[in-house]
Amino acid sequence: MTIQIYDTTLRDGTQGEGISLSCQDKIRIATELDSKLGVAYIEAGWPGSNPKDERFFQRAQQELLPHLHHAKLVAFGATRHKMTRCETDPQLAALLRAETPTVTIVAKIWDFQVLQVLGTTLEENLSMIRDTVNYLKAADREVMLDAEHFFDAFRSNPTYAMRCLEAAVEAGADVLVLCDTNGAATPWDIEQTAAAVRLHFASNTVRLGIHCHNDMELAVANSIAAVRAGVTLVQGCVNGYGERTGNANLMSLIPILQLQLGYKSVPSMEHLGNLTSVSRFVDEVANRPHVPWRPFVGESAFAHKGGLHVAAILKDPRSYQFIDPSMVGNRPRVLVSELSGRGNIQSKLRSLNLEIDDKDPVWRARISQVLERVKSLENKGFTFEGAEASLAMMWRRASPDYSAPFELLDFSVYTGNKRVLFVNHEGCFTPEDPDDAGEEALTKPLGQELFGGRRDPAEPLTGGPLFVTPSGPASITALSSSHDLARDPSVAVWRNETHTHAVIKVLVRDAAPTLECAEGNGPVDAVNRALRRALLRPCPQLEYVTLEDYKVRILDSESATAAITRVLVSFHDRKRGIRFTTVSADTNIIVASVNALVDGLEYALHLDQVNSAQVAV
Ligand SMILES: CC(=O)SCCNC(=O)CCNC(=O)[C@H](O)C(C)(C)COP(=O)(O)OP(=O)(O)OC[C@H]1O[C@@H](n2cnc3c(N)ncnc32)[C@H](O)[C@@H]1OP(=O)(O)O
Ligand SMILES: CC(C)C(=O)C(=O)O
Repeated sequence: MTIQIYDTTLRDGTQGEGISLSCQDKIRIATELDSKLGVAYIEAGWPGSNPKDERFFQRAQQELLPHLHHAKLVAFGATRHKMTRCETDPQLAALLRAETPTVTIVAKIWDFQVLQVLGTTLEENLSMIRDTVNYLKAADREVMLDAEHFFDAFRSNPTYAMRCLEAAVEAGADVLVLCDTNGAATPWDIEQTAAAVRLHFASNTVRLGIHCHNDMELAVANSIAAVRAGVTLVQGCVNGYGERTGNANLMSLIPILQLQLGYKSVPSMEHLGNLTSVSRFVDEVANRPHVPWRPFVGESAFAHKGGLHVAAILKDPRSYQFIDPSMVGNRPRVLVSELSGRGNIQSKLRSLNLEIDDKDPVWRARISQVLERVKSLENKGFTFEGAEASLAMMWRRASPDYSAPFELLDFSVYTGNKRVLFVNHEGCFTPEDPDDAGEEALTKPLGQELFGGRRDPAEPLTGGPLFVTPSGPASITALSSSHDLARDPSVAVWRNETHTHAVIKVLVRDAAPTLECAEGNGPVDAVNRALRRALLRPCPQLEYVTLEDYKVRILDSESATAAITRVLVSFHDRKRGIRFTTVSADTNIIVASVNALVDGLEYALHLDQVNSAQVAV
């Protein structure tokens, strides 16, 4: 049996906080929903609401409608305004101008809302429903009635709630959508009430739909309960976007219906296999962060961490996976941490394309050794979950035949602060006291920075550290005698400048240890530059390896400055097109950073020895 999927990401989804889609975004998402997922309906906006939605439906005539293979495009609106006629209602005019095959109108059903919010009589509301459905049917549209607050309405006044639905059916509505607008119903309420409605209209061809909100985190369960009661159309949004806490998440509903309950929710298994990519595509277009723990489509949905779990899935994935992740386009992952067993290490190293022979006692001992080290380092603040490159290096270094491509024997970092006087026209600076400017400058040769740097004397001086200039002592004397340089910002300002340099001693392969130094905009940058100076000639491939992210976390905040700092460094190997992360932890943030940096560079060099095309990091 088919359950029609009605996607309202582009309408109710955009009522979610922080979600705003351009006209082009909507066209891209609608195209994806149709071609990749094959949903039955795409509700794309409220043309009477704003110029963007009106323009979208105009553009859709050429850019979308002719290319839709599975979905019908839907324009959304409301019943006519109270005490008016449909023919003069600008909202309804806009709905028809949208020229979609299907229109959906929201109607008030809850007696209290009709009286308090709409501010009209119960009879006038029935006329509004009847007139509007009639009007849209006369214009040859498929008409769906969104029965707002239906479950609260049915609890409050079941007779009136049913009369609203009857008015719509009498006027020719094709689908009645029962809405749990406030998200206050439980699956039991929903199933019972939907079953009562189904029974009431048993002799009619009208179809029933469901629209649930997630205020009690029950939107998916409630939608399924409605399906159990005979509803054949389910509304929802990609990734559960929507007003307040969102709508029923189609990324869960579609596979539950298809894989667990035996309904047909998408046209083919190939469409189901696009679920994960559609979810991520929509997050990307909507500029929302990916939520890893989303069922079915999240990065963590099939991530296995506990040692017992991993040992079991290595024997048979069904032991801790309720479906095959590839059915929804996702993949299983194994995480390494202090909760690991030998299976985690083995499986992760294999995914990193490292050779493992788990039958050989020597290799088995090495796996145990790495496992113990992981546990001991996690106890000291490391986390290996996201830092596969550090794990790989631990494994490589544990091998008796491993020889490191380089070794950082020693490093020192100096960070200082100097006071510099900046002028905004040709002039000169003094290190400490403006009154000394003339004397200091006079003792320096032309072109030399007063604090030791060099500069072309012909270059105009427009700010920056002071240099002895061709106009030389005369102007210096003039400036220093006529201005209080330190206090007159129109001429000069004092600034504190931080400067950092690193000196390293490094052993590269069989060569003798060398000293290298570099300046950087911070200690880690300076060590990184010095290391690259030493390594680039013997290992030119490092030119393509760049630092991409640097995350620092203080682990024991109560110890203040003596706390352990965990550092995660992410690298991008542009030549291989892969990214990888390393980890370290220490009470000294620079030591932790340098260790993570060394792991990363060494890992990049190690990739030469394995088939990096298969390295999944
Ligand atoms: C449950 C849902 O999610 S329904 C969809 C909600 N989505 C949105 O509201 C987004 C788009 N909305 C909008 O752009 C605007 O609210 C508009 C254009 C629809 C209306 O804007 P305005 O004319 O300024 O009215 P405003 O939003 O302040 O008030 C709503 C009006 O609609 C009336 N109304 C509310 N529901 C209905 C209905 N189902 N049928 C007819 N009229 C209705 C209200 O009574 C009120 O009219 P009143 O002020 O004469 O009493
Ligand atoms: C208009 C309807 C479908 C709605 O968004 C709701 O009731 O929450």
